[in-house]
Formats: sequence, C-alpha cells, structure tokens
Amino acid sequence: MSPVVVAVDGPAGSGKSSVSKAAARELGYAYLDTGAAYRALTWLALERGADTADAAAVVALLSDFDYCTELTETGTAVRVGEAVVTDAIREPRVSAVVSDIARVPEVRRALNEAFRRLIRASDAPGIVVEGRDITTVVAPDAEVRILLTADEDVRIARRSAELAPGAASTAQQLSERDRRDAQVVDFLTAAPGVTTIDSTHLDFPGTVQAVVDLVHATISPH
Ligand SMILES: Nc1ncnc2c1ncn2[C@@H]1O[C@H](COP(=O)(O)OP(=O)(O)OP(=O)(O)O)[C@@H](O)[C@H]1O
Ligand SMILES: Nc1ccn([C@@H]2O[C@H](COP(=O)(O)O)[C@@H](O)[C@H]2O)c(=O)n1
Repeated sequence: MSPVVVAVDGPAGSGKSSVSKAAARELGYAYLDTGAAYRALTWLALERGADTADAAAVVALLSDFDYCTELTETGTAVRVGEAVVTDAIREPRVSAVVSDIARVPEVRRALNEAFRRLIRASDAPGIVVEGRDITTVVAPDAEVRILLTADEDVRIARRSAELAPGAASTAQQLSERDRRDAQVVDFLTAAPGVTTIDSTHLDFPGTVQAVVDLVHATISPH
C-alpha cells in the first residue's frame, strides 16, 4: 500500500528539515529531505571542478550521480558513490551555489522522478517529504500539504544561533538563496489546499505539534 504522504515546503531556515524529521519520528513515518539530493549533486559538481553555472556541464553529471540516502539514529546519511558526504553537503561552499544546480530543468525532472520512486518504495505507513516544490510538483496529491514559514528575521536568528559566532554573512546568504530559489519555484505562498504553519511565534516543540496535529486531523479526523 502507498504510504500517507505529508508534503512540507518553505523558505530557507523555516525549520523544514528539523521539524519534519521530529514530526516523522513522532508519527512513526519515514522522512525524505529532498534538498540533500540537490546538495549532493552540487558537491559532485564541485568535486569534478564543473562550472555550476553551466547547465550542460551540470546535466552531464546526472548519468554519473550515484546518490544514496538513509535515515540513521543521528539524521540523514548521504553518499555519492563510495563517498560519505553527509557533512560536506552542508558546507557554505555548497550552499553558495546549490541554486545554480536547482535551476536546471533536466536536474529537477531527474531528481523529482527519483523522489517519487523513493516515496513509492517506502514501507513505512507514511512519509514526510520536505523541500521547495513538494506540495506543488513532486507530490501535489499528498494527503497533507504544508507551507512551513517564519518571518525572515526570525529564520536568520535561528540559523545564526546554529553557527559559530562571526558567521555574519548568514543573513545575506539565506536571503540570497531564497531570492534565487524563488525564481524557479514558488515556496513563499501557499498553493490552493496547502495549510500554512507560521512558526514565528511558536517554539520548536509547538511547531512539531502543529504538524502532527494537522496530520492526525486530516488522516483520522474522528
Ligand atoms: N519553531 C522553532 N522555534 C525555534 N527554533 C526552530 C523552530 N523551527 C526550527 N528551528 C530551528 O531553526 C533552525 C533552522 O531549521 P532547519 O535547518 O530545520 O530549517 P530548513 O528549513 O530545513 O533550512 P534549509 O532550507 O536552509 O535547509 C534549526 O536550528 C532549528 O532547530
Ligand atoms: N524540493 C527542493 C529542495 C531543494 N531545492 C534546492 O536545494 C537547495 C538546498 O535545499 P535545503 O532544503 O537543504 O536548504 C535549495 O536552496 C534549493 O536550491 C530545490 O530546488 N527543491
């Protein structure tokens, strides 16, 4: 049987990965971080010395993109071929150019197909899938569709708190990535049927609870 799909979109730093992962754990569902795949392909491009702004060079990498992801006790482990890239894909050098990769239509088509295969292959009762175009493109028929958002200054403050003091460019990087990503997919406004959860004034457990409550209310409303 196909798993219940909970689709979560939102801007950078809105809590998509941390909140989705915690909600999935509480619901007993699987979790799929689609941004990790875009980041892993970006890592491969940098590793090969490819020009990330050259769409043809990026598309040429797809045939050699041996991507593997699995959920572990500590989070999502990511491999490209034999290389474990779980931490490397979070490095600023990857974040700085991942939007180049994500704007190539052939890349989006190939990764979206891979995401749909992973969703279908899940043997969990449900799966929380998060990214930028899950509610609209990857799984528009998902049983639960959420736009997770928070005011930009709050998102920047939360992201800054994760990083070493002096990471002064956090604000600029986050805003610039959103600006570039928003040229490709709309993750700032909720599509029809999508529920907005605004965590600006919610703490982390409260935000997770809001997602879990929405799933329960939608899947088993009585
Ligand atoms: N409601 C909340 N209250 C407080 N902190 C939160 C809340 N939601 C998320 N956070 C924190 O905000 C930070 C950013 O969250 P996270 O990395 O999950 O965002 P994201 O949307 O996946 O970002 P990106 O798209 O850049 O990967 C994390 O430190 C997370 O713990
Ligand atoms: N569905 C998605 C998911 C991600 N992207 C691109 O990947 C980048 C990294 O995503 P994170 O969630 O890890 O921040 C993101 O900035 C987008 O460029 C995407 O296009 N579609």
